[in-house]
Amino acid sequence: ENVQVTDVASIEPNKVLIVYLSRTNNTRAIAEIIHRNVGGKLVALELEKPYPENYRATVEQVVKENETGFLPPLKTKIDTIQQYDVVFVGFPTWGMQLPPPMKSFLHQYDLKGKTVIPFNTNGGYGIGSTFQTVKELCPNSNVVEGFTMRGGSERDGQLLVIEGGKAKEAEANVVKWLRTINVLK
Ligand SMILES: Cc1cc2nc3c(=O)[nH]c(=O)nc-3n(C[C@H](O)[C@H](O)[C@H](O)COP(=O)(O)O)c2cc1C
Repeated sequence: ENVQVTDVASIEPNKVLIVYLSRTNNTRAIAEIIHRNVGGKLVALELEKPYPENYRATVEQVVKENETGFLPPLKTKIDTIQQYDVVFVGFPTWGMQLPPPMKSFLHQYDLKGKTVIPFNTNGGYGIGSTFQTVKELCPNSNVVEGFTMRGGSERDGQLLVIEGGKAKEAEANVVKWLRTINVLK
């Protein structure tokens, strides 16, 4: 199984898209590190109808959406997905699954023939089924080995934690990973 980008020399920044979902900015911090090191277009996924501010209410809504397979409509539009060869997709773990908005994105856009590179932050319980679901929703893409690290834990009042020294440490780990998967030399 191919878990690398095929040809590091062929990655042009204008062919790279970095799409991420982030509620408390941890996944955004990783997206920005990737963007600084690789370039490309950085896009935050936004919903037509944002989730509640309340954490508990959001958890409950997500449980229901996962049960029914509801795909929340996206406000974010990517007008020319065809121009990208490499698509980074970033998301937190929600209910040990891929968050519904990222399911919406992967259903809505055909990433056939592209390299898809997942990255994740979580509250300490890991990636759950998120990376597997990315693979399932991108059956005709080269889905590369993803990056994950612990982010915040909104449940426990920990919002953005990937800042300061922790952001420096994260950057070192992200760069190491980007070399492993052949995105950086
Ligand atoms: C609705 C919801 C569900 C969550 N479910 C999980 C979970 O199942 N496992 C886990 O480790 N963290 C869970 N978390 C914590 C987030 O994954 C973690 O805080 C992450 O770093 C948030 O990323 P963000 O700052 O980019 O939003 C959940 C957070 C929210 C808001």
